[in-house]
Amino acid sequence: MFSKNSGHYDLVERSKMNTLEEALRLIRTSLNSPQMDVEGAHYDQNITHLIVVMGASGDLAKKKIYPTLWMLFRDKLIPDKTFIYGYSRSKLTMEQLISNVSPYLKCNENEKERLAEFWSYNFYIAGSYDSSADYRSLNVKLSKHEIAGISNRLFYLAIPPSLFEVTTTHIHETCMDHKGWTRVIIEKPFGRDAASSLELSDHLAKLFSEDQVYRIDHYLGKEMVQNLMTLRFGNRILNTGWNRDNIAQVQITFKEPFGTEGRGGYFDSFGIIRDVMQNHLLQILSLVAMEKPATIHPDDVRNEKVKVLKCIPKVEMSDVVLGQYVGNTEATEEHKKFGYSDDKTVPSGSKTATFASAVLKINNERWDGVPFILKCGKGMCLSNLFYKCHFLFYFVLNVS
Ligand SMILES: NC(=O)C1=CN([C@@H]2O[C@H](COP(=O)(O)OP(=O)(O)OC[C@H]3O[C@@H](n4cnc5c(N)ncnc54)[C@H](OP(=O)(O)O)[C@@H]3O)[C@@H](O)[C@H]2O)C=CC1
Ligand SMILES: O=C1O[C@H](COP(=O)(O)O)[C@@H](O)[C@H](O)[C@H]1O
Repeated sequence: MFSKNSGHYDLVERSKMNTLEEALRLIRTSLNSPQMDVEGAHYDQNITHLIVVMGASGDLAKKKIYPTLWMLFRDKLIPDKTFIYGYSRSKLTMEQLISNVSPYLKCNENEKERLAEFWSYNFYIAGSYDSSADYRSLNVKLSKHEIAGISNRLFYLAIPPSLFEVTTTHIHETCMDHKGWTRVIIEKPFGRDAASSLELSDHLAKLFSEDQVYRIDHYLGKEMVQNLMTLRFGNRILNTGWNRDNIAQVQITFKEPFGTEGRGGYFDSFGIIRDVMQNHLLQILSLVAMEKPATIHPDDVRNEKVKVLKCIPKVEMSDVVLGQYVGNTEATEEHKKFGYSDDKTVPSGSKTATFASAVLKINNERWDGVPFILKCGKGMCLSNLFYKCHFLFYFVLNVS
């Protein structure tokens, strides 16, 4: 998650992280540092913190959010009095939620007790995204954890983007009468196109201040992506040759060996370009191609990314290949036998692309004439995200 205040430990500090313990120590210190001492960023042990996972029955919740919350809890990186509420329409019991999430939780034998403790801070409520009454019930439950009506509340929108507006409207109307801060985490894609993205931003701006809204791209949290700036700007050999004179082409590739697996409700109306290429792959492209930012403050990094993105001309259809995965009847693994259209959550006859490849150009002095080839696909044979530069020598960095 990136806010204005998150550039607090610099590249030198990060390079000292030899052990996990050392890394955790630095994170704990930074959470209590004076730079974090602004509303909402401070790690306050005395206040009740309430995290609401909207879309708790879904793929993102089970694969990423609950496993991350567990690790934060395990490593004591969230305040002690933090309660987590899952919210979605499915009528799940806590046992069912735990069983959905468990395959994705990493837990050693000696952490079992701590895991049971983690679950004791978790609750689940079934409710609609558009029912005031359901949000009122949620608010009543949340309020019960507060002392003197004080809590900090974080709403994580792990739901299809088509529900962002209705959900935030209800959160704003019903769940913000407490004392303490409220934050909303919004997942990509932020709209379907420039117009709907602007509409969403305008909608959010009417309900929340910019400091309350966190737009997330989880690829920015991947270690190899985080290390890209150090790799480029801290390495004189790479840094001096990182340009059109030495690099023939750049490939950024995302391949997933599995398909949508019940996520058609979200995926089918967005497709692979909006799901992965427009956000994750473009973020990587910007980090690979941007000029060195003045500092590592998020605003400076963002400004450099924007500059490079502005140099990319409109992509022509003749530079794009689209496809949809089909089942392999001869596959030995059961899930590989099914194509995209066999997923019951996918509308029949769907033409949504699950594979896309596009060639982008960057019209600036550094990259003029170097093709940036972005490829992404679900239901592919290999699982990997990597970027390759055809350099003086050939090199591939694996991001996943
Ligand atoms: N899956 C992932 O790995 C990642 C996903 N994301 C983002 O997270 C968001 C959610 O993705 P993901 O969890 O994969 O999606 P899912 O398809 O799993 O949807 C999440 C939940 O939303 C509800 N839902 C789904 N479709 C509809 C619908 N048409 N109308 C109303 N409710 C619906 C369902 O819950 P219920 O029916 O119980 O209410 C579902 O469990 C997206 O914006 C995606 O871009 C971001 C990074 C990674
Ligand atoms: O944002 C998304 O990312 C996941 C892949 O994430 P990873 O960290 O497991 O590589 C992808 O499956 C999903 O479709 C997309 O919404």
